[in-house]
Amino acid sequence: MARILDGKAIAAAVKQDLAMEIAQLRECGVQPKLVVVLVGDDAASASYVRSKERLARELGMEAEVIRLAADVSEVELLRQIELQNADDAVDALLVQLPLPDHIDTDRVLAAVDPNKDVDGFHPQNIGRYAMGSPLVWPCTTAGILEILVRSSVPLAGQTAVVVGRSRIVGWPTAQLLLAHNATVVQCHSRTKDLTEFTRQADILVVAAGQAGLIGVDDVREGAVVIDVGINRVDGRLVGDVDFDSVVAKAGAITPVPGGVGPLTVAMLMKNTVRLARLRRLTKGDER
Ligand SMILES: Nc1nc2c(c(=O)[nH]1)N[C@@H](CN(C=O)c1ccc(C(=O)N[C@@H](CCC(=O)O)C(=O)O)cc1)CN2
Repeated sequence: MARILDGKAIAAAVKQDLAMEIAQLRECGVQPKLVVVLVGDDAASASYVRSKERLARELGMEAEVIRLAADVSEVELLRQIELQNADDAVDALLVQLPLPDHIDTDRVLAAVDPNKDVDGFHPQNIGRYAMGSPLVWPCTTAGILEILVRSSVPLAGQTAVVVGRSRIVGWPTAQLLLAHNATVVQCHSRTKDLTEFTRQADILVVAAGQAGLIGVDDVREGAVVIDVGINRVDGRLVGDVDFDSVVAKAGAITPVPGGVGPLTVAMLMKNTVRLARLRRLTKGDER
């Protein structure tokens, strides 16, 4: 039976460390500030943004949410981003995804000041993944690393298979695992015979957005399985991995809910603190 990697407990430990770090920063006169831009009224996005605002405040940071109507023009959205870029009090800025179809997501993400890009989605940051040293790794990717490291899962020399190549999770996670010396295979919706690859994985990260994509026959005995999927099936939240069967064969597995998800918000706070430190204390010397 697999060890259950408890994301809630790991996120709680991250938050505890951060609360101390933020208290120390405040003693030096630095109170990190996070700004989140939310466009439209998607219920899930609104709920994630509320968690971000609540946790930032709980940890002693400043947080502001800019709420824009679903039909806001791209020009107005870009103007709002420019205002935050220019505001010296703002350390960290993100635009909640997905955006409505009439807005060019790439243009919007490229408009965020790369030094305030707390999601790590700006092209300049993405370019830095290739060197293994972005200012910050995207929050979910950083959360996956936190789970692996805090659970003492070795990475160097391990075969890691990532299913999915999204900007938010799949692609940066493959880059991060490579930067930690894993042997990385990236699979996606056009991969032929997915099982042939997933069965080789010592570490299997699944971020495809397809409930039940990975079953017991797709997993090697003893593998570490990280399920990033969040799918609603018959009113229930499930991942991309068939947890009930895979738990009996894997060595370790993250549940959904309660696995990677809670780390996404915790790591956003960690990224915010890092950007605040870089901007205010090192004057960017570390960049
Ligand atoms: N700008 C961004 N947009 C989006 C990101 C992101 O990192 N930056 N990630 C996701 C949404 N997301 C945070 O924004 C997020 C997703 C899931 C969770 C989470 O805690 N999930 C829980 C279940 C919660 C539920 O009941 O729905 C879990 O898995 O246990 C937090 C944040 C897309 N957009």
